[in-house]
Amino acid sequence: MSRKLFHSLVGLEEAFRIISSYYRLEPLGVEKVPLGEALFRVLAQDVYSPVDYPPFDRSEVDGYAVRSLDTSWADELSPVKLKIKGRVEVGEIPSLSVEEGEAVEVATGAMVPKGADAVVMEEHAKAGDNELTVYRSVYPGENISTTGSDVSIGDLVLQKGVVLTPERIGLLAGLGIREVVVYKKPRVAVFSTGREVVPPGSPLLPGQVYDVNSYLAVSFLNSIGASAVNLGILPDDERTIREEVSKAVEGFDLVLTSGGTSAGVRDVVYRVFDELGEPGVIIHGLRIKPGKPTVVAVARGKLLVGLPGFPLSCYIVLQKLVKPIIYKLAGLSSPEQEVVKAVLPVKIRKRAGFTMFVPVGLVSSDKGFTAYPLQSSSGSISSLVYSDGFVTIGENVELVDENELVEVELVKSYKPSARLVVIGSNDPLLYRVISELGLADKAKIIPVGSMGGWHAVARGEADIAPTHLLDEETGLYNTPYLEKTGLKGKAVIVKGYKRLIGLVFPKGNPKNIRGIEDFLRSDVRIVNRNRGSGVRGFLDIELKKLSARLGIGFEDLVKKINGYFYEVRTHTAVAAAVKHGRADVGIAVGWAAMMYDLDFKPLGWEEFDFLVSVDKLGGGEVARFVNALRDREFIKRVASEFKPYYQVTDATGSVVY
Ligand SMILES: Nc1nc2c(c(=O)[nH]1)N[C@H]1C(S)=C(S)[C@@H](COP(=O)(O)OP(=O)(O)OC[C@H]3O[C@@H](n4cnc5c(N)ncnc54)[C@H](O)[C@@H]3O)O[C@H]1N2
Ligand code: MOO
Repeated sequence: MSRKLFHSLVGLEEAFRIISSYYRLEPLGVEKVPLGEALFRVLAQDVYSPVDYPPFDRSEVDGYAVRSLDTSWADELSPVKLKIKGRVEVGEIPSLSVEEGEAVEVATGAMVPKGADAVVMEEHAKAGDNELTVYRSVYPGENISTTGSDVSIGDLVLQKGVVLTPERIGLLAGLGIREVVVYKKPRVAVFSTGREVVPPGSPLLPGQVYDVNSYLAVSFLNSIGASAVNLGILPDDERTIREEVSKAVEGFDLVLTSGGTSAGVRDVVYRVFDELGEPGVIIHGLRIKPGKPTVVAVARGKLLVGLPGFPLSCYIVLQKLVKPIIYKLAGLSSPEQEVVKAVLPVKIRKRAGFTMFVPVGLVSSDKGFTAYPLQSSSGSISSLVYSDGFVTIGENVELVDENELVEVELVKSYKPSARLVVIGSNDPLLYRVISELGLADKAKIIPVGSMGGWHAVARGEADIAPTHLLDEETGLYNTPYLEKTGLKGKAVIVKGYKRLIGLVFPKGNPKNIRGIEDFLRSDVRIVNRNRGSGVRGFLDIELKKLSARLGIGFEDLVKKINGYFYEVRTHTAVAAAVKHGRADVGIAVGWAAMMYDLDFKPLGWEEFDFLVSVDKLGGGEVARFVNALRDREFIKRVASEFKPYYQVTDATGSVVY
């Protein structure tokens, strides 16, 4: 088996040039569809109105059709009297005409009888026996929509290339159009590859992951106008892959696979694509990150794209490469990504030579937008949801500095008016409270860790920052940092609740770990948390006590701990590391142990609080949130779901200045 290396990576623009030199990026044909099935299809022909709209002179009100001249000078004091000649119902052709001194009663939507040029509203007249008293004059044309005044026969009403939205479909229906000619949807076959990839719903064995990409790709493609079908996971066997891909090439316009694109010897996508027909692989590798190991091939007149296996990489390639292709094939003009300018709160470094896309969460303040980079790797799936868009860092840029202005390409519609902006640590009870307050879809949550939340409050960008920072000097949670960060007076700590933290180890405690002192054992490997996290602070305090007791320096002590430098970023990552045997023990909150079905030995309570800037405390959703914490009945009820790992205290909801 030959090993394929990335020879020449190409930039995105170059990629489109190469693709269009082998494959016509044009609509794939047209078809006629009934109007009722035309939603979000792309119109392939200009539409000229076949009729006038309204189709006849139509009364806009309930009232009396008159000759406007007859009502001249009529007012409350000198009303005009007219003879009521009869009535016209909606849908009826009037047999009457209005002559001088006459009126005909009409309903809203009824045809206006000949002779009349205005309609007096019912409220401005009084009907007696065959006689109408008119208290207000009407001008010619008043309360009548004349034939074709909205749309005239022959008007160009919709141009080809537009998407048939509900509004456009309404217009077409009004013009009596029953069928429309639209571009054919690009038919896309989607496969995942990888022997470790299993479909959601099946049991997950060690080393396996659930298939994200085929679901992500199919739903993404269908949301942008393709007709994509999930053909499942291909086995890791070259012959089967060849057969399945070959079949798909016959039945679809485009074939997408994910995974198996990088340089590993077992990666066969490249070979299969290359041997399927001429010209075979035309691109192997993009100068973008994430998304580098993308393969593009043309065979038997069809286009094939091998997406990277990492979900975020896969998503970026869908956005940046596949979407513009689908647009062209679907008859749409190039996608216009909405862009906002935003300030970057932290610096980003990278190597030159490739374009980097950084997923960000956006918050708005009176100074404009700030784009918080989500700490995510190419394998992240949470960043798919938490990101509003991404910042593009150009090929030759190596540093974007703190507070620099960048452009954020929005990947979903951004709601600038989030009712509650939560930046900082994350916590399931907090999320339950937010949803109980009816803010599940109205709060903006950007999980960047406790310290990140403090920065966001200092910058005026977070309404509340969930935090659980332990101060080593005082042994207190959160409050000492008001002084340390210079936020005292500008922000307060609203006390939250306590979370039980403890040792997390496999069921039955096979290594018989009884406490932190066992971390020193040579047969024990631990998983640690990142610096700045509450649990890391907790462990270091305990280790300092231990080092004093044992008479060993702290630095020397931690060197003896197998795994001390193995850091993960979340409680659940600690539990996962233990669950999957990468560590024998770690420290995490109890519910993480529960979620992973691990044993748990409590060590203490950590305090999970909320940093709030003083000027936000008094009103809006922040006040509602704080009041909810103070509402004992409410908070106890919500917290009871998380028993015994959470504790609401007398201090919950109180403010520390
Ligand atoms: N020696 C090198 N190794 C890697 C390179 C490289 O240039 N040289 N590139 C890295 C980059 S960048 C990426 S991105 C990945 C992409 O690799 P593949 O496209 O071959 O993908 P896999 O190896 O099959 O999977 C990567 C990763 O993603 C998981 N995965 C795969 N499919 C799915 C799916 N459908 N749903 C969820 N997760 C999926 C898979 O289990 C792996 O963890 O290669 C680097 N390596
Ligand atoms: O370029 Mo790969 O796509 O990040 O992780």
